[in-house]
Amino acid sequence: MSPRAVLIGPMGAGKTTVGRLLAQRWGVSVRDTDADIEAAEGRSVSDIFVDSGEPYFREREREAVARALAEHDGVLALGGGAVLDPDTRAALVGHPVVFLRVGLSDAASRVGLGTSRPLLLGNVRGRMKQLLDERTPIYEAAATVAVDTDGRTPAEVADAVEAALEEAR
Ligand SMILES: Nc1ncnc2c1ncn2[C@@H]1O[C@H](COP(=O)(O)OP(=O)(O)OP(=O)(O)O)[C@@H](O)[C@H]1O
Ligand SMILES: O=C(O)C1=C[C@@H](O)[C@@H](O)[C@H](O)C1
Ligand SMILES: [Mg+2]
Repeated sequence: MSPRAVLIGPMGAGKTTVGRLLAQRWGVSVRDTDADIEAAEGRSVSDIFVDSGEPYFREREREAVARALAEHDGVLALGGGAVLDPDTRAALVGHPVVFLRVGLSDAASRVGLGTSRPLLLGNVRGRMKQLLDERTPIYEAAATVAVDTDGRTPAEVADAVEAALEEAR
């Protein structure tokens, strides 16, 4: 069993939003590893980071991704940092992995100033820029196809994902 598409990319790329849209179009279900971890732990990602630390979250995330890849045949949205884990990157090989690209300006305005993203606390633009610089090469390397999202609506991004996957087949 393999997901129809695995969405990766930074916070604010639209993985959850575009994942829902694609799943609707394809008549499949969507699964989100952040939501899986929150359900299993009975607390928010933010609370897990604060109370148990990021390394604990990353371990739960590695397990959640492995389980979802094995069990889910719909659309799978990963947490923004999931591909930092080498085991996760190895597990993604052979799956249709879509990198949703986003620039600093659109990413920062999409995530806003909310406190639900622990890695951005205190300085959204500064932290986001650092994460984009560090992680963009990792997303590119892990992806089968990459789709630009800047200035596009979620529906336009979903169109572009469908076209890119079709072309890669
Ligand atoms: N293409 C887009 N254009 C404008 N707004 C968007 C777009 N995609 C997503 N958004 C909005 O940006 C916010 C973040 O989107 P979303 O939660 O889907 O991102 P994500 O990639 O899942 O982030 P995270 O890694 O934090 O879970 C949401 O409010 C969503 O409505
Ligand atoms: O980019 C990241 O490292 C994260 C993204 C979110 O999806 C959550 O998984 C968490 O806030 C960490
Ligand atoms: Mg999300």
